[in-house]
Amino acid sequence: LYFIISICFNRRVTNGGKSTLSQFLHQKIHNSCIIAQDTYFKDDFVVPVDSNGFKQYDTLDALHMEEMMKEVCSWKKDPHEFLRQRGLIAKDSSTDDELYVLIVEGFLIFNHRPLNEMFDMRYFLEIPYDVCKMRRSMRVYAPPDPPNYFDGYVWPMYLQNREEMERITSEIVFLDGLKPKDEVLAAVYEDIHKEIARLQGKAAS
Ligand SMILES: Nc1ncnc2c1ncn2[C@@H]1O[C@H](COP(=O)(O)OP(=O)(O)OP(=O)(O)O)[C@@H](O)[C@H]1O
Ligand SMILES: NC(=O)c1ccc[n+]([C@@H]2O[C@H](CO)[C@@H](O)[C@H]2O)c1
Repeated sequence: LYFIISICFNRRVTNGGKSTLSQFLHQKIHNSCIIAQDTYFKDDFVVPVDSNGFKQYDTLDALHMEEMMKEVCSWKKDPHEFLRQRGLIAKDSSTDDELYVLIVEGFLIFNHRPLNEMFDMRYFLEIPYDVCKMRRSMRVYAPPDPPNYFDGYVWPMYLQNREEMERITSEIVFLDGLKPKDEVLAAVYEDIHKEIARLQGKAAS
């Protein structure tokens, strides 16, 4: 018998701590794996430029969402096989009464309806404008952000995408990305651990 919970982390703007949190949970949770939205960006030459000359990277159109959906569906269909193919599970491990956890992380995962509908728990890491701008300025993307990209494109898109997300999604737990890392990680882990125990209790009865 399999019980499946998908957990996703979304922080619209970069550097809120999604990857940090996802890696931590993956290490702590048995039979878990991560699917990260950032690995589905389209090639730069197909991403269009807007009227201000900015590459439109912060929209679902810049991502291969069908491929990402395929991966999530393939995990859902047979999580044991999914983990086995990626070398994340011992060959002879039992498949009975196992609980598999998929961690989906990304900056636009709640805006894609079919994906959003698959999630059992939703977390959204928030950081304010100035902290986000500062953390983003220390990162180098491929291609790197051109001058004024954050104020002229990334932040306005964040506000727009966030508004859309709140229109289509409820049951999101908002997390304060300014809190000390250990505090955020521990709180989310405790929450998920409780849900896992509840599901395993159900399986036993
Ligand atoms: N709670 C926190 N407090 C302070 N710094 C943090 C916190 N969480 C993460 N960081 C730091 O912020 C930076 C970005 O974190 P991380 O890569 O996890 O963000 P992200 O949301 O996955 O960003 P991106 O989507 O751009 O990859 C890292 O240097 C990380 O160590
Ligand atoms: N190909 C990439 O990974 C890429 C290229 C250009 C910009 N980005 C930025 O990544 C963030 C999401 O993590 C978005 O804000 C993109 O602008 C990513």
